[in-house]
Amino acid sequence: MAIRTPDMILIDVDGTLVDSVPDLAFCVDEMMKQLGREPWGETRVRDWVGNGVERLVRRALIGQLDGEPDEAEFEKAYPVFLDLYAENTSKRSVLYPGVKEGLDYLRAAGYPLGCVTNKAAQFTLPLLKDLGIYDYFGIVVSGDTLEHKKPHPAPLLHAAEFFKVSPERSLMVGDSISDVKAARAAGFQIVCLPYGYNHGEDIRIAEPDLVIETLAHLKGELEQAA
Ligand SMILES: O=C(O)COP(=O)(O)O
Ligand SMILES: [Mg+2]
Repeated sequence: MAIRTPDMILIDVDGTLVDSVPDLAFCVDEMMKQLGREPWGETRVRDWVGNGVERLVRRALIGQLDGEPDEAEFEKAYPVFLDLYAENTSKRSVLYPGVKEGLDYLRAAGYPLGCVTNKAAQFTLPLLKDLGIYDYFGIVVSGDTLEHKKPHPAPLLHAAEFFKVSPERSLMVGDSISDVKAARAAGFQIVCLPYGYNHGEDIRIAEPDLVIETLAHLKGELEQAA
């Protein structure tokens, strides 16, 4: 399936631009150890990423995606995680193959670019800066910038308003069901990368408009777009 030429493109962070799970898993496991509990390891933690760090900590405490931990345990654990992640935001995180090339193409082709993530701003900005991609984006909407985060459409609509581009002329690029739902609710087109974090499920199940192998593959699709 093809896409229509957009006037603006928003890109997700975790699982799309950045493989951030090595740092997130390190911090979850250190937190678990400090609480006197067993670490989970990267494979388990990978399926819990995508709804912000608070949700990640809650999931780690109960060892599953859905449900709530004991509130007192969460109150103890959360600040431990925040301190750890502040120290380990980008130590082990890397850009996925094709990201730099894709961003260079999109910038050179003149697309206004924004970043929309569920990661809290205190981590998003240092991560983007440390990995050398902060300057590509005209706006960064983090998980705590607005009242709502993805899958709510508000962060996408906020960025569209910032760029003065209508949602129908806008494209979201992401890796998870939250990106697809937010894009659909906002009236954006949605392209997904298959290598990211979608709670262990193939993103094709969510039926995005298009799945591309790497961000660099967006070039060919945009050049063919109507
Ligand atoms: O869950 C997070 O912290 C961020 O996830 P996202 O960048 O894929 O929105
Ligand atoms: Mg993501």
